[in-house]
Amino acid sequence: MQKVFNNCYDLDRRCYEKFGLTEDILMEHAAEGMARHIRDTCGDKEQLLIAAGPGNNGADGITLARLLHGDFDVSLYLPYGAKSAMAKIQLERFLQLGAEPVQSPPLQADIVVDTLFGTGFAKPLDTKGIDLVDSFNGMEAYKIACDVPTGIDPNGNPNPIAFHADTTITMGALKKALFSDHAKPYVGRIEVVDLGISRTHYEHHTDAFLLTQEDFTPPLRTNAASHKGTFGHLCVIAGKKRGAAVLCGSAALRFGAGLVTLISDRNIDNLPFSLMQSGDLPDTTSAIAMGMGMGYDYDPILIKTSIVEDDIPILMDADMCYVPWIRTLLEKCSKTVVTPHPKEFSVLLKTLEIDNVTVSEIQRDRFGWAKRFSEAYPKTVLLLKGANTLIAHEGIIYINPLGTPVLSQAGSGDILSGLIASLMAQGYTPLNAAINGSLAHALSARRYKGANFSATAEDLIEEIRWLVN
Ligand SMILES: NC(=O)C1=CN([C@@H]2O[C@H](COP(=O)(O)OP(=O)(O)OC[C@H]3O[C@@H](n4cnc5c(N)ncnc54)[C@H](OP(=O)(O)O)[C@@H]3O)[C@@H](O)[C@H]2O)[C@@H](O)CC1
Ligand SMILES: Nc1ncnc2c1ncn2[C@@H]1O[C@H](COP(=O)(O)OP(=O)(O)O)[C@@H](O)[C@H]1O
Repeated sequence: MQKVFNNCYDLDRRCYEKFGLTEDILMEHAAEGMARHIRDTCGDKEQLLIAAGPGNNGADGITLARLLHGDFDVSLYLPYGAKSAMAKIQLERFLQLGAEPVQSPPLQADIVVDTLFGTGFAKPLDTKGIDLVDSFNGMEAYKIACDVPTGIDPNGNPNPIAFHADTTITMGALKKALFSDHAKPYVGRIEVVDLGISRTHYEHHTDAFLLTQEDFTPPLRTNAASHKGTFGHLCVIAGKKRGAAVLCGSAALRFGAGLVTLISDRNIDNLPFSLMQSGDLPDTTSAIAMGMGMGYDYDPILIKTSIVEDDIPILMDADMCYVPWIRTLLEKCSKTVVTPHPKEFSVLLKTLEIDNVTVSEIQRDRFGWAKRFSEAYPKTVLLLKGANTLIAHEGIIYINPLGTPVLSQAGSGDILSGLIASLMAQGYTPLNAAINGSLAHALSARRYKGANFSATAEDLIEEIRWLVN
């Protein structure tokens, strides 16, 4: 898990005050980090275009130009001049090499480094900025963004145009803006550069964490004297669209639940042999999944009562966001996970009378809305689906950036529900179940070997069998 921050201004200030470092030292390390990356990944003497803005993001770029001048064919372009104090100092140093910024950017380069605007990007790009970013995006070059790609605002929302980086080298620590859904197509690979002290010292407390593959702890069986009951009994409520419950149950079995039963008031034909069915909740139920394909008018009154009385761990997805009685379950049960996609989340916020917001308002501030929900319902774990999935609990947000477009197909959400509910049935805490279920979901998509448009829900369930860490 890595820490993620709104921005690094406070952390920089702490460096000056607590560790006696200067802005100059931090900037030298920022540029040295980019130079190291370029020396390690690109050949000598390649044509390097550095577009530097007027502030300290631009100052990083001017510093980089000084570091690489002589080893690379460097064109430093300053479309807005150098305005911040550090940008002026760095430009003076660059000029001392006998070098000059170029008056216009070359039409082609091997490497383009975007140091136009970083965390200080505060107003819409002007025509000059739009044309420049557009021309950089059109170049066949290796593209590096310094700190944050130009055009991505502090909430991670792109201007009508933003720099498309292959790699974003970000300074000091990770920023939330890099992990919005809207920013995902622009940031490319993300690397963090230390600024004169290790991240352990640079980083302070935060409310957001990035999940990595190393955080994955699958339910490996270590008890040789186990039996099926050792690994829990998941019940999936099957409503109108029974296929959704079948996918959920199949994924849950594949991820280690000892028993999985579909609960339905009617007989379900052609169930896979490994899934059981029942009209009532068995006494051995250790977790429940409901909402996927359920329908909005389903009211399992008896089941609801048992869930509340026995405080059974429960995962709620999809149609559960539309039913008013979700509120009772969220308020009365102590182990709940809710897994909406943005449209369902907008409905859920309304159903729970938290707020009335559109999907696009949610997508523009996913961190803010996830945090608001988790503060209103501190017992519940929220998993907000998306290109970068957010998991929120007690105001802390965990980001899973590992999902891919392989997952963009019907049934993928049902599988996610099955994975999380399976772990809840096996005794994981709701938070650990959400984190590990979400990682398993993304990792199975990454393992899939076919073309990225071709995976079916069944293919993804097959991949789960290989998920050992
Ligand atoms: N502090 C340190 O020690 C370290 C700092 N570091 C680096 O500093 C970066 C932050 O620097 P920063 O705060 O100067 O902000 P930055 O991103 O350069 O933008 C501000 C400038 O852009 C301008 N401007 C903004 N939007 C605009 C637009 N649309 N169109 C036109 N102009 C626009 C704005 O103009 P103004 O609004 O003032 O008129 C101002 O001139 C950070 O991302 C990292 O790279 C690292 O080296 C680590 C150490
Ligand atoms: N481009 C993508 N990148 C990462 N994850 C994705 C992408 N597209 C879809 N997903 C994931 O796939 C799942 C889709 O869930 P959902 O929309 O509920 O599907 P369904 O209801 O059809 O099963 C979510 O977990 C979402 O995060």
